[in-house]
Amino acid sequence: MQLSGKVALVTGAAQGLGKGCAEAILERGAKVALLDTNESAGQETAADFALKYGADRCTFILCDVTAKDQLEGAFQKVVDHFGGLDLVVNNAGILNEVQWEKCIDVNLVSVVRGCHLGLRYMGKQNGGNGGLIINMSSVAGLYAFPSPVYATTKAGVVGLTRSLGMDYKLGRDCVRVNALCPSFTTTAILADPEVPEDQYQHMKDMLERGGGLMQIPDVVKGLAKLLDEDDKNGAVLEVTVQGMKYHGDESGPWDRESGTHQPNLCIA
Ligand SMILES: NC(=O)c1ccc[n+]([C@@H]2O[C@H](COP(=O)([O-])OP(=O)(O)OC[C@H]3O[C@@H](n4cnc5c(N)ncnc54)[C@H](O)[C@@H]3O)[C@@H](O)[C@H]2O)c1
Ligand SMILES: CCCCC[C@H](O)/C=C/C=C\C=C\C=C\[C@@H](O)[C@@H](O)CCCC(=O)O
Repeated sequence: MQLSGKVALVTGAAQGLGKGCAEAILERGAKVALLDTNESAGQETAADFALKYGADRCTFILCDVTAKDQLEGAFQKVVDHFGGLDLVVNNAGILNEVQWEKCIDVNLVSVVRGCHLGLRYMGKQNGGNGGLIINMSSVAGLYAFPSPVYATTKAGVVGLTRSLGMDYKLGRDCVRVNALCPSFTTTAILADPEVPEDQYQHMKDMLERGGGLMQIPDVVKGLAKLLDEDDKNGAVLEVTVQGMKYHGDESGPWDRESGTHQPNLCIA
């Protein structure tokens, strides 16, 4: 996707992977709205970006993605402020197996809502110009992971992405929907996960066996790949210290015999 002059909305963008993704999008010439509940970090990041990329290209919007009205209001503000919307990165997430309903709300329910809003504002059938949605899942959504509710939310995001990325939907909306699945990356989420001790110990072990931590720029390379590969729709990209690979290209039973898929009818 060519991003010069386009408009992006990134949730959970005050810090961590969301901030890294937002900066990569700015570097490619787009304007970016940063949504987050962390007002001080969000304002600081926006001020930083304004200095580097221009005050007219970045704005912070205080938004709890789990509050339906706030998320809807934030999408409307972005369109009012920048005059359109072309790219949504549904990134905000937490790991909390104690307050597990909250984990589902932030990581899955809000991503469903973010996708619906993205389609509402970018979908051609609604008067939009088409666009791209990138959902932040995790390797925990692809393989067994010691925190089951977190893993469920991330697997849910994979299923959501694949299904919204079906060709017949693209034909109508011209909005591609893809997911990024990183492994352990150095951000604040690792510092203090609200998980029982056995889960924590098991994660430490997995981290060691998996080859260690990635850094934010490693994951941003995955975002860049999804931005560059305009033919990808419903794609799920695993990003680990071992490299990147797409997941789940196998045909379902309905396509297995012919080995064919319906061609995309329209590329945004
Ligand atoms: N760091 C990793 O190892 C890793 C690996 C795979 C996937 N992820 C996913 O990447 C995403 C970003 O996480 P991160 O690692 O950058 O962690 P992080 O804690 O640094 O960043 C998460 C951001 O989301 C914001 N946020 C949390 N709840 C919110 C809400 N209700 N509304 C709006 N904003 C909210 C936080 O304030 C924070 O700025 C998450 O979805 C996470 O699950 C992280
Ligand atoms: C195999 C799947 C990895 C997916 C990562 C997942 O999306 C996010 C996980 C969030 C929190 C995990 C916390 C893990 C903590 C411990 O492993 C701890 O040892 C991390 C240490 C970090 C460090 O700086 O050394």
